[in-house]
Amino acid sequence: MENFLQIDRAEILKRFIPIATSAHKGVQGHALIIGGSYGKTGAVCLASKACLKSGAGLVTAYVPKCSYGIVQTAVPEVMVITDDYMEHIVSIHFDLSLQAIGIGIGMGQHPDTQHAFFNFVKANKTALVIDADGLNILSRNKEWLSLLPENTIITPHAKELERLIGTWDSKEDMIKKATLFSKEFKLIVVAKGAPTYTIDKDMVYENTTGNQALATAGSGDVLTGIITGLAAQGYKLTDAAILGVYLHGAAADIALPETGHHSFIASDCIAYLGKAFLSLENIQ
Ligand SMILES: NC(=O)C1=CN([C@@H]2O[C@H](COP(=O)(O)OP(=O)(O)OC[C@H]3O[C@@H](n4cnc5c(N)ncnc54)[C@H](O)[C@@H]3O)[C@@H](O)[C@H]2O)[C@@H](O)CC1
Ligand SMILES: Nc1ncnc2c1ncn2[C@@H]1O[C@H](COP(=O)(O)OP(=O)(O)O)[C@@H](O)[C@H]1O
Ligand SMILES: [Mg+2]
Repeated sequence: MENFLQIDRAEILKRFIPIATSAHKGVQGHALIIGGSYGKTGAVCLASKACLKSGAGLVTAYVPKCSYGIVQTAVPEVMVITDDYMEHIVSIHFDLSLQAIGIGIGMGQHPDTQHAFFNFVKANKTALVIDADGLNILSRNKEWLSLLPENTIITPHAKELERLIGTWDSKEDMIKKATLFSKEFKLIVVAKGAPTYTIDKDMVYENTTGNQALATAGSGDVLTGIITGLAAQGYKLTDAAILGVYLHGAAADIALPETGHHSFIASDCIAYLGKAFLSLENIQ
C-alpha cells in the first residue's frame, strides 16, 4: 500500500540545506552531465546551466565533439570534455572525482551510444540521474536496469514512463505500476506531469508547484540539471528529487506574472531559479 505525502513549502523546509558561509566550490560537489548529439546540444547547455544554478560547485559536460564550442560558448562556467566521435557519443570515459552524474538528455539512441551507455552503467558507482534517451535506451534493454546503483533517480515524462512500465488506465494504476517498478529495481521514479509524483518504493510524494508554462521544449532537461546539482551537493537522493521538482515548479510559478504561460521558455525556468531558492531562504 502506497503512502502519500503532499510536498509544500513546509515539507521542503524540512529538507532544504542553506549553503554554509565557509563553503567553497570544492565542497559544493562536482557534477557531470553526459548527453548531446548533432542538433541536440541545447539540452546539455540547459541541464548544465541549471545544475550550476542549483548550487553545484563544479559542472563538467561530456558531449560529442560537435557540441564542444556550443557548450563552451553558451555556458562558459561549465567545463567540457568530449567523446572521440563527432556527432554522437560512442564511448564514455573520464578521469574525474564526481559526486553526481546526469545522463541521457539530447543523447540519441544510436547503437554505438547504446553500447557506450551499457559500458558506463556497468562500471559506474556514482549517484546517477537518468533522463530522456538514457531512459529510452533502458526501455529497449530492460535487463540493464539491474545494473543501476541503488536509488538511481529516473525522470521520465509520461511517454518515457510508458516505455518502461507499460500502459496504465488511471492515475492510481500508474502509481501502482511505478511503485512496483521502483521496488523491483530499487529506483526513485520522478513521474513528470501535472502534477509530478516522486515515487520511492512505497512512498509517493505529490508536488504542489508548477504550471502549464512548463509545457515547453527543454523544461525537463532543466529539471535533470537541477536534481543532479542537488545530488552533487550531498542531498539524500530522494530529497534531491523532491526538492528539485519543487524548485523547478516554483521557478515557473514565480516567472508567470512576467512571462505568462505562452512566452515562458526553459531558459526562463533557469533564470527564475534564484527567486525559487530565495522563496525558501527568506533573503530579500
Ligand atoms: N534543445 C534541445 O536540445 C532539446 C532536446 N530534447 C531532447 O530530445 C530528445 C527527444 O525527447 P522527446 O521528449 O521530445 O521525445 P519522446 O519521443 O520521448 O517524447 C515525445 C513524445 O511523447 C509524447 N508525450 C505523451 N505524453 C507526454 C508527456 N506527458 N510529456 C511529454 N511528452 C509526452 C509527445 O506527444 C511526443 O509524441 C531527448 O534526448 C531530449 O533530451 C528535448 O528535451 C527538447 C529540447
Ligand atoms: N501542464 C503542465 N503543468 C505542470 N508541469 C508541466 C506541465 N507540462 C509539462 N510540465 C513539466 O515540464 C517538464 C517537461 O519535461 P519533458 O517532457 O522531459 O521536457 P523536455 O524533454 O522537452 O525537456 C516536466 O517536469 C513536467 O512535469
Ligand atoms: Mg525530456
